[in-house]
Amino acid sequence: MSKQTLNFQAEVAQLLHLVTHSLYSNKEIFLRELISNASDACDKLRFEALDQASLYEDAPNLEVRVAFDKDARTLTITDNGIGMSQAEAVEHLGTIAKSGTKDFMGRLSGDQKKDAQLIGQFGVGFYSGFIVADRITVESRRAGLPAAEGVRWVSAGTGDFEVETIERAARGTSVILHLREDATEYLSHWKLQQIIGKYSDHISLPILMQKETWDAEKSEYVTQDEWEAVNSASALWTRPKKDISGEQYVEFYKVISYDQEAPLAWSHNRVEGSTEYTQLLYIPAKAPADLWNRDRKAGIKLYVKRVFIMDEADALMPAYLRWVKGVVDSADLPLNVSRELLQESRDVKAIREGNTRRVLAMLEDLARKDKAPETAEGQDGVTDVVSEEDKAEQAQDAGKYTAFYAEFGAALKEGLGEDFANREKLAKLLRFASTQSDAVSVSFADYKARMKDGQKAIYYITADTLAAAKNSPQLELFRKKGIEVLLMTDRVDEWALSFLPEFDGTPLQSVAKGAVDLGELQDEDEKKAAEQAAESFKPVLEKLKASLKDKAKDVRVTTRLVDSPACLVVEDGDYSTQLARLLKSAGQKAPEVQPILEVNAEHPLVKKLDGSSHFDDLAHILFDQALLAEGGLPDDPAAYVRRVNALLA
Ligand SMILES: Nc1ncnc2c1ncn2[C@@H]1O[C@H](COP(=O)(O)OP(=O)(O)OP(=O)(O)O)[C@@H](O)[C@H]1O
Repeated sequence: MSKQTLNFQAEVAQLLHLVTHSLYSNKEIFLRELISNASDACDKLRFEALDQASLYEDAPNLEVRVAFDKDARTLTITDNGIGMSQAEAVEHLGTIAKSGTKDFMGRLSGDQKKDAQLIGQFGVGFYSGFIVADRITVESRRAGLPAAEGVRWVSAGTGDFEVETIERAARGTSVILHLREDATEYLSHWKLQQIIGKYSDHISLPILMQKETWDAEKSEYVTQDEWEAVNSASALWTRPKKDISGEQYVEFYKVISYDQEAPLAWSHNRVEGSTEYTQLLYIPAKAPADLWNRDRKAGIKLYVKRVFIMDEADALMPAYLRWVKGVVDSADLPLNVSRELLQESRDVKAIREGNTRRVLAMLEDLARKDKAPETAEGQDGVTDVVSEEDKAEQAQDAGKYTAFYAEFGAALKEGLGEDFANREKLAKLLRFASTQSDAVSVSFADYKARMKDGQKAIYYITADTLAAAKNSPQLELFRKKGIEVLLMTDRVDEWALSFLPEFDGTPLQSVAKGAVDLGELQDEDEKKAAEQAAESFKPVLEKLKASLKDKAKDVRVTTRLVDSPACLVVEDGDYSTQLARLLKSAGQKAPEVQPILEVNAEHPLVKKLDGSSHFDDLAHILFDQALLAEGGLPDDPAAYVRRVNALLA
């Protein structure tokens, strides 16, 4: 191919402009990005060579070389990975093919600071070279192609680039940065080594630089011909824990997750036994924007004996833990394992279970340390023997579980329906608001410890908002009796709780389902009075049933109300009216559930019913108001307004 000039795809030009302008304050990341590309290219070669060993040609040792030339003002990153053909260079370096990057372009706000953060999350890759270079030359030859089919790609990072055929003996790619005037600092061995140590130490290939020695005569450092590795050149997860600093763990997390914030916790283990693997799992501090997309791929990278196999290995983590990030390196899986094969493998099942156990153990640990350690001695004058070290560790982790739960708690609940084997563990990790705490901090165990003598169930209510839950008429009797009720406002709550009939031997009971039976908590006189009221109220009930026959499955007298005239409940086992609403608004089919209207025979409005000339209107108003009180809307709002107005007039 003779020299050709081609235009960048419009989006590339836009991205380039952004990269060079927004990322200026953190210039040095360009080196991380280019070394990461070089390392990916080597991973790709290793992978393709599994079937075609000849691709290694005469250079089986994969490596990255970083060199600079002060006089020419160039910095060159060379790898002997897969390389690019001419067509690939045009495509990969001239267009943005990745849908993720396109998605990101759509989210740009124009606010430089915010956009810079976004870019950080997505990784800008190759184009970050233009932060420090006013011209980039890429020379490459794809593994397996003849030396005569090399390619040179040159661009100044504006509207276009040039490509031409070159002769290139070495397989792989050289990215040559022609540094800008203000990027002279990168023409220094010390500086480059420092950046590589910071961002790229975990890269599993050797990153080589030419040695420098002090020349006393010249009184300056001189570059030697000999190359030496400037990174540890072993994948982070393959090193012993004691050799890895907290900072290195955090840095590695940022690389694999594109998250700029440090993770909340991590766990690094070598698992031995019938299935052998290494796991390094991280709990992020913030939920990604697409957490609710259940098709979102898991954040686990799979390696087999240190060879990279695939990103997003979703078979290695259950869907409710799709937000966990990390690496699994298996010693047993075949190197040519495909996604389909993964789904069926017994080893993979063992790894998935091992990963799940590990994540839940991390969460249990965070939950245990969530409250800051108490310094005062206990009520009985006895102090726990806690070492200062333990206390310090606990203090460091205080509040992390609360922070975690605010981000990921709702996703965790999906596990109740999905992961039968860990249901009990999951139930212990759940937290709710309650009639005693607006903060989402009450565990089932906390609740049980506060249960009244004679209380037989853990009571809860589901609603759209905390305010709706707190003010729900169904709670009135519980309030009066001082019985705590858990307030659940996550969309998944009702669905998830349907998989949890009890906690630690105590049944869970929705206060909006079934009849209230407070058992021993209700005194006998009250019960008797209610029965009598129901008896004398019977004729009115019959009339109410007739009026509301199209709306209510049944009408009955209740003891659960104190201040309100009526409320709606459903039968045990039926979908609540709230869940039915949710499903409907999500466009899903919900079974038509007719609620039961419960009325408070002591309420003046209800007493007024008997003998009223507006009986039918009052009956419908009672029903519609009960629906409104729990956040629903009357089927026919106009009819409701007409009825109320008729009574007001
Ligand atoms: N050193 C290299 N060797 C071979 N191909 C490369 C090299 N550098 C870049 N490429 C090709 O160019 C493409 C674009 O690179 P770029 O860094 O912009 O994005 P990416 O690596 O796909 O994504 P990201 O860097 O965001 O993870 C790569 O996907 C790869 O195909």
